[in-house]
Amino acid sequence: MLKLTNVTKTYGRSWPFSQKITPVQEVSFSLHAKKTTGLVGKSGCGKSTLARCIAGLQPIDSGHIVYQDVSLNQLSFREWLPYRRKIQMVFQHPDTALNPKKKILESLKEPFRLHRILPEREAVQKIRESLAFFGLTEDILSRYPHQVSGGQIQRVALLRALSLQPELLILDEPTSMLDVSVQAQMIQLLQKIQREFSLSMLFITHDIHLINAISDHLLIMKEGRILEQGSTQTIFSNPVHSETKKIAESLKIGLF
Ligand SMILES: Nc1ncnc2c1ncn2[C@@H]1O[C@H](COP(=O)(O)OP(=O)(O)OP(=O)(O)O)[C@@H](O)[C@H]1O
Repeated sequence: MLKLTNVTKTYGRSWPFSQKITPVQEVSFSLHAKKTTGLVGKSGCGKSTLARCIAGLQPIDSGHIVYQDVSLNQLSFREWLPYRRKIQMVFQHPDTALNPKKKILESLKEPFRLHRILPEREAVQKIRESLAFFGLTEDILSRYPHQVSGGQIQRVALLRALSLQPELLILDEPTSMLDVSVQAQMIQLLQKIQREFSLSMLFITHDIHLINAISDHLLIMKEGRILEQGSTQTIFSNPVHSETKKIAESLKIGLF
């Protein structure tokens, strides 16, 4: 469904810090339709940059990102719009997920308006009907983001992303800023989403136990490159690279 070929992304630093860094280097992989793929690697190895490039939030320097036979990186902003609906991303920081100046209902209505999915009254009805699935209640709709918890904001962010009925959901460490007890509830919600929504997920996390629990496939990233890829079971039972061996070992002894 999504195929990356030799994707490279460089950040240029302006004078006097003129060195460039290339957090994504010639990355190639395919995502499997309706499966969850975990993207694992040390902090700073380029996972979020890669995710933002796939979601169209950052341009790439070279290579191809092909989604359903369309080369996304060659599209204009306007041509990209339908793909923004199909490829949704939920970010790590709950405090940047929603506009702090808008009540939560307004933020939830926005995608319906932007993508002209439903008239306002029907959109609100749909939002109300969806709340329970995401473990939310009506009273949250009239609050501002600073009046609710980080866990609730991530639930709202998931509701908003899924209200667009995306085909690919990219989750960039959606649980890492949450308390451990809240993380467990979020994981249950993510597993429920896996069961109920027929979508593909690209899941970025440092939590190797979570990756093991919810990913069908794995991409192991190091210093901007994909070191190893394959089914989660194969990679953890037969790791090839030393980096992957360390991760597989930490899973056995409960570290990472
Ligand atoms: N907008 C930017 N401009 C310049 N450099 C950036 C930018 N965003 C990220 N970087 C750098 O690119 C490298 C990769 O960052 P990235 O956030 O993609 O890594 P990551 O694997 O997601 O890390 P983490 O797990 O800590 O979130 C880092 O060295 C980072 O400092």
